[in-house]
Amino acid sequence: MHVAVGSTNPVKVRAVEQTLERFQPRVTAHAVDSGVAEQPRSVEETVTGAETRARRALEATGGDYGVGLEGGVARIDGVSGLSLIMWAAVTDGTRLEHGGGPTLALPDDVTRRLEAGEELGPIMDDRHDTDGIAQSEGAAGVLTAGLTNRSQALGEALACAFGPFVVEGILTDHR
Ligand SMILES: O=P(O)(O)OP(=O)(O)OP(=O)(O)OC[C@H]1O[C@@H](n2cnc3c(O)ncnc32)[C@H](O)[C@@H]1O
Ligand SMILES: [Mg+2]
Repeated sequence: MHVAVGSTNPVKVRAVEQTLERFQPRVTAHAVDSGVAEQPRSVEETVTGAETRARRALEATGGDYGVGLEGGVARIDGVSGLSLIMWAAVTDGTRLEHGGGPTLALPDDVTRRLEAGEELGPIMDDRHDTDGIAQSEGAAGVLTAGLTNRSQALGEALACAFGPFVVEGILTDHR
C-alpha cells in the first residue's frame, strides 16, 4: 500500500506512518501547494487545504491513497479567542473522506497576535524560544506540556478520515 502525503513536514509524515502502521504502508512525502493561505483562518479553509493536498499528492504519484493534513485557526462557538484546529483528507482517486483532529483553545496573547496577522508557527517559536516547533512537538505539545503532540494530534484526524476505507473493506487486498 502506497500512501502519498501532501507535505514534507516530518510531523505530518510521522503521523501517517504511526497511524497506519498496521498496514505497513510505503509512505512518501510530496511538497504540494495547499491552494489556501499558509495560515488558514476558518474550518472551511482548513478542510479545503487538506483536500487539495490529498488530491495533489495522489496525482503526483499514482499511489493507492493521497493524504492531506492541514492546520488552521478558527473561532469555535462557546470558546473564547481563537482555537488551533486540524483536518485530514484522504482520497483513493474516487472517494474523498474527511476527519477532524483535536482542537486547542489558544491563549489570549496568541489569539491577539494571530488577529494582528502573524502565523501560529512563528508566534509559538517566539513565545517558547524554539526554532521550528511546527516541525516537532507543535503547539499541541507545548500547550499540553507533552500530554499530546502535533504528530499524535494529526494522527487522530487521519484515523478519522481513513476509517471509512478500512471499515468498508476497501483495504482487503492490501492486508
Ligand atoms: O509544510 P507544511 O505541510 O505546510 O507544514 P506546516 O507546519 O506549515 O503546517 P500547515 O501549513 O498545515 O499549518 C498552517 C499554519 O499553522 C501553523 N501550525 C499548525 N499547527 C501548528 C502547531 O501545532 N504548532 C505550531 N504551528 C502550527 C503552521 O506553522 C502554519 O503557519
Ligand atoms: Mg504550511
